[in-house]
Amino acid sequence: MNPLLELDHIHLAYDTPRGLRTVADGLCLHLARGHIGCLLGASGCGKSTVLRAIAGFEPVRAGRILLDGQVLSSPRQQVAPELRRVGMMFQDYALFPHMNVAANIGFGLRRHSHAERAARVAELLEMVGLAKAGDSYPHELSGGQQQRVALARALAPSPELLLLDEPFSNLDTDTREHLAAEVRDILRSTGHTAILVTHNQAEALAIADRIGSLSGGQLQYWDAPEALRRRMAAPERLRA
Ligand SMILES: Nc1ncnc2c1ncn2[C@@H]1O[C@H](COP(=O)(O)OP(=O)(O)OP(=O)(O)O)[C@@H](O)[C@H]1O
Repeated sequence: MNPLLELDHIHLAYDTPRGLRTVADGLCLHLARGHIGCLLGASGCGKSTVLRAIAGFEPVRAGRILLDGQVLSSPRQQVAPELRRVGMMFQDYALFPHMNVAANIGFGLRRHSHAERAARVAELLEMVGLAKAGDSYPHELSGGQQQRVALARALAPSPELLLLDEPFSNLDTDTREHLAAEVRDILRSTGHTAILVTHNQAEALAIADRIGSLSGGQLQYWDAPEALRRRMAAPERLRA
């Protein structure tokens, strides 16, 4: 079966005053529809840059990014971010403070009729367990609740792929674990495909279908959690 997302030998780099800073160097990755992939790696290894390239905010200098077989990025072609059907959710929630929760969630649905938008917003509020919070403003909610609103807003336009960049890192440990499990259950039950960036290996093992570690511009592995657990349990000399 074809993967929903395919990174085919992508090369990503920034022009800096000190020359080209290469972040991805022939990076390959396949993610099946309905799967959750996790990118781990040291700070500065390029995890966010890879997500930004998938979302269309960074060009690829070589290679291709494909979604459902369609080329989104190549050196000759760059589909605009708003046409990619890719949603994003960040660690800082990025909610609009002057809009209530319902308006925040409905923001990406401006082309829908008023009735359609209201129905979709109600469905999403229910899905993230905030059915009564539509009239509240972001500052009236806890961090975990705000992040659930951010999830609902990212899912509102029914993206093919959801990108989550350290979405739980601003939360305390209890909320973080609870919300991570909740987000996993929501994504699984709705059949969404997602890529999550995290520093937290335990979180990756709890959420993901595939886990990879980015280092030196490439993925060091791209394994199912069980395979990664087995490898971690093996003596160091036997680890691939
Ligand atoms: N706009 C930019 N211009 C130049 N260099 C950049 C730019 N954005 C990021 N970088 C550099 O590219 C590298 C990868 O950054 P990126 O933010 O993708 O890493 P990361 O793995 O997501 O880090 P963290 O885990 O700390 O968020 C870093 O060395 C960073 O300094």
